[in-house]
Amino acid sequence: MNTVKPMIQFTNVSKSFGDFEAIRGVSLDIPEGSFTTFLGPSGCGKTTLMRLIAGFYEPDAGDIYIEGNRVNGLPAFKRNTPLVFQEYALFPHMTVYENISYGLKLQKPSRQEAKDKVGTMLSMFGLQGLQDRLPRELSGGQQQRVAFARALIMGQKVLLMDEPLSNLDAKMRVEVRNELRELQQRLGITAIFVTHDQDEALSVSDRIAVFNKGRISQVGDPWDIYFKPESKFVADFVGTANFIDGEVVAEEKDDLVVKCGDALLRVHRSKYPYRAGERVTLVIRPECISINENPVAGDNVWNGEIQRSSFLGRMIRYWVDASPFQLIVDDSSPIVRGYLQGNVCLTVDKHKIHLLPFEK
Ligand SMILES: Nc1ncnc2c1ncn2[C@@H]1O[C@H](COP(=O)(O)OP(=O)(O)OP(=O)(O)O)[C@@H](O)[C@H]1O
Repeated sequence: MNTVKPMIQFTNVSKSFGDFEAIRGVSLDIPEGSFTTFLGPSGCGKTTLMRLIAGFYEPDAGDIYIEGNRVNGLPAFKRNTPLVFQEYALFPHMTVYENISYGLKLQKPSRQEAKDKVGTMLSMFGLQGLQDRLPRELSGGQQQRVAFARALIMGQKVLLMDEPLSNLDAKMRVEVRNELRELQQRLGITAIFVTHDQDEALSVSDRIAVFNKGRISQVGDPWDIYFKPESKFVADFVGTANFIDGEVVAEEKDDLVVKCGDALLRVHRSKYPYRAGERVTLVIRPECISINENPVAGDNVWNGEIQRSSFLGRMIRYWVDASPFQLIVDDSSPIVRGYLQGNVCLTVDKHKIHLLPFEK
């Protein structure tokens, strides 16, 4: 991915509203043809950065490039970066056909050219037969598809989407996001997507930029963001994580031995730079801990007592008191064992523990 030339580049971009710095010195390359997601909690600057690309805001400092051209000061309508919102923003009094063809007006195509182009968009988005309907006669998913078709009819290479699926129900949301991903890959467009839904971000993106308070905490592919977070913030925001503080007490050939409270845990060394005497934080995803009814022998074993549990269909989540640690554990095969109760034995494979430098 690094060898692909950037479609959009930010170099040291900042943007304030009054005294409040919403974007703080952000530098980021967005590769051509990629699906990049801006993920982060509410108010961290995702929409602001998106609007800076679209030209709705101007940066106070830094530069923005689209296809290698500096676009600071270039009005929004000259940027060719359509933005789709969660409110579909369709013209309510216009039919699907009129809504989709609206963007073509500037090109002044012949009636037949317009018909052909709209026809292509209708079939691309599965909207055949709906061209004469008004937006209010469509479902939410269909309205959102019309908004995408309208955004892309001019053959744009970039599509900006600000929480475009938020108004859809859970099933439709998954359906539309999968369609969107398939289409983005087929057309080779550069898509930028804003969401605070981690599952959505992990499932559709080539790259995720995790935002925190106007800065980007980490950029990476979904796998690394989930399994190799570079900070507690990222580990905690993307999914659920158990954090255990400890100190490296031995460096062995394959493993580091970490003392956490009374327990000694073995962590595969991987590429971790940590040395004996250093404090570290272990990050363990709930699904990486196995929960057993009977005692288990070996490394990385804790005894604990289940405090509470929650059935989530595909798994049972347990909160386990493994004093001095409180651990969250997911059992992904509830149908086999049903609910567990009382005392349990927890084990974690040394390859499934991620290490971070200790943060106060
Ligand atoms: N036009 C504006 N005037 C003043 N403050 C603004 C303006 N736009 C955004 N902000 C502030 O800048 C910060 C970042 O806002 P932004 O909309 O970019 O966040 P976000 O990450 O997209 O949040 P959300 O997920 O809730 O949409 C917020 O604190 C917001 O209140």
